[in-house]
Amino acid sequence: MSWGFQIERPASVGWGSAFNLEVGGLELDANAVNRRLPVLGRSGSGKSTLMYLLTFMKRPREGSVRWTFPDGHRAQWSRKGLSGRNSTLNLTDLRRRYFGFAYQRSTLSPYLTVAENLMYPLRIRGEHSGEQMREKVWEAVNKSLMYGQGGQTAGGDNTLKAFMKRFPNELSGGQLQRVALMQAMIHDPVVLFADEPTGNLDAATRREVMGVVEQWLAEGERMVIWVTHHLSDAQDPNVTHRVVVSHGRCHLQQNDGAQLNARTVLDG
Ligand SMILES: Nc1ncnc2c1ncn2[C@@H]1O[C@H](COP(=O)(O)OP(=O)(O)OP(=O)(O)O)[C@@H](O)[C@H]1O
Repeated sequence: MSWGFQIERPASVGWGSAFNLEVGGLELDANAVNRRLPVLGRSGSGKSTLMYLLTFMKRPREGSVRWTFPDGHRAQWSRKGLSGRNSTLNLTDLRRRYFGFAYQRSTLSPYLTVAENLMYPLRIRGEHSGEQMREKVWEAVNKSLMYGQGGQTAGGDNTLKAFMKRFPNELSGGQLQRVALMQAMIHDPVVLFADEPTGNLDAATRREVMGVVEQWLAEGERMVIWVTHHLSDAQDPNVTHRVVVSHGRCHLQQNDGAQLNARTVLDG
């Protein structure tokens, strides 16, 4: 494996007696899946639970998850938490540098402007001067708004500055999702995790939002793992594989270009 994650058998993750998901045998080489992995499954099948496991937020009941990154660093996560012996990174490094998160309930604070929300992950890292942070935020807003807008900022704004001063409740659904993704990517993680990043958006806006991710993927050795209920995400020509969570198990399936049918795909 060049880089990616591995879960050996047997392994499982769950919520008390209420839910159990078998994850053993799920293995993924980032380059072999073209660095894009959609996760599909019916509501309540365990997609978010799988994401919590892969991001080391929720410990497995048994077994372990091992990440290897393109720079050679690695990290292993099991029932006891992070294995110091098998990890060259600590949890803070992983969460602040290697992983980026854009979750279903937006990670944007309603009390901060667009610019302040984007600045936040950079402040936490504490590695950039005020000037560098402002530059990165400016660049991020530029990218997230200009994509697909034919050079015009979205929503009729005539300046980026005005947009940066808006609060999340003053954004359209598509703008909100783009800013949330930019926030998750601004510190340049290796793996971006997104839970329904294009939730209730129409097809054109969905393409624009995912365009922000595509731009980011093109810039280096990165990977995106995202939960989606859009079968079209799994049929994208750039997507070679998908994970389907069903009946308490995870199935890695290949995208052979065939038209997908919700019943056969989601029910495994
Ligand atoms: N904090 C929790 N405590 C107890 N059970 C939970 C908790 N979170 C999720 N579950 C249960 O675990 C199962 C899987 O939930 P999960 O959120 O992973 O599903 P999902 O596929 O992401 O669903 P959706 O598409 O509706 O977001 C569900 O039965 C859910 O009720």
